[in-house]
Amino acid sequence: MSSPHAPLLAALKGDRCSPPPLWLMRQAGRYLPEYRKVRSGVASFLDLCLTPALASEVTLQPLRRFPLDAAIVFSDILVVPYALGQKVAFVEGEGPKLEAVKDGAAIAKLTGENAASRLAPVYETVERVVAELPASVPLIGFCGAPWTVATYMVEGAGSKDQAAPRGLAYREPETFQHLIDLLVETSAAYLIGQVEAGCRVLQIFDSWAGSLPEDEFERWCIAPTRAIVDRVKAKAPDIPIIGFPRGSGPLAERYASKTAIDAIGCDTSLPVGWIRSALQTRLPVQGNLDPVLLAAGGPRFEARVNWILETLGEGPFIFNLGHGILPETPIEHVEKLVALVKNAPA
Ligand SMILES: Cc1c2[nH]c(c1CCC(=O)O)Cc1[nH]c(c(CCC(=O)O)c1C)Cc1[nH]c(c(CCC(=O)O)c1C)Cc1[nH]c(c(C)c1CCC(=O)O)C2
Repeated sequence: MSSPHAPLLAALKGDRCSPPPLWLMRQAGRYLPEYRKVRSGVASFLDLCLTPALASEVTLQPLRRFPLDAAIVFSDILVVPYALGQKVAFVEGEGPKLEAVKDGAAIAKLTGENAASRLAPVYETVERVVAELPASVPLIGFCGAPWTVATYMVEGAGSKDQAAPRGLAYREPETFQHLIDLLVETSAAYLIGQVEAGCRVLQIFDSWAGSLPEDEFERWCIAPTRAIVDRVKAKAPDIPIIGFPRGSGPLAERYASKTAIDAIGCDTSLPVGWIRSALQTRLPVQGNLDPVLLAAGGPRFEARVNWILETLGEGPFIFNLGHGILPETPIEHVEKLVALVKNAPA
């Protein structure tokens, strides 16, 4: 169902678009006063994700302010552990807290049998959003990559170095494999569900891909991502999938060639010249403005936006941040970014 008038879909097919399509990771959220208003009316962040009337409203909020080229479903990567029966809570000022699964016994208690019904509200959100969006603005569905989701499940929270999941993977690879396999199956079904509800693009967030050495990266990032891509492509061959292996450095090249993703999200640490020569020559690229620089604004911000546009604008390119937008980002800086990208010289 691709529309020739949707710049994001054109770029994902490999077209050079001038100006390039633009959307922002975490574009719905706390930097918007209208988001904070909706958020203050619900008891928990998970309730917000699982209440379609509210989740669809906050998905659309950034689109009402800025002429972005995509919407992204308002949800979280941790709805999947919730769907598997793990206790998940978001504590104000502290981030996610989960009842950690530290061993094989705890992992064996997880089950996908209620996943479809627990995730059904997200599909309803998708239906509601798609009904409101013009054909030029595709809705992006997403999930966390198994490795990244497993880090939160095993650690029970966010962590600096992912030591608990890495340790479990080294000591008990078969136990850890069991968790990853469950996440592959559930996440693939979840992505397919989002496509069936109306999403036209998918993104797989592997936020902690950078904490693994190369052999572990092959096993816990590349292989499970490839397994998800294969499952989704078997059902929805025309839906482009963006992979985002944050922090993977030069391993991003191997990720791009082995996972069968259609486009790669590039984090802030990747040099733009390298993105162009090593990645953009083989697939469309997305990124990679530093979200801290967007929050800071000023001449260095503008110079960097232009540098990215000049370096990557010649090939298939989607302008985005290198990681999620920060809550302290002034709205005027986002407006400035939109103006710079939309008025980029052809
Ligand atoms: C690792 C990860 C998570 N969630 C996500 C990732 C991968 C991308 C990344 O690395 O940032 C992805 C995510 N989380 C959220 C979205 C919504 C769609 C969007 O606008 O991009 C998406 C795509 C909403 C959210 N997810 C969360 C919020 C803030 C909660 C609130 O409003 O109280 C939002 C808007 C909470 C969350 N959720 C997560 C953490 C670590 C936190 C706490 C930190 C924080 O507060 O920013 C897990």
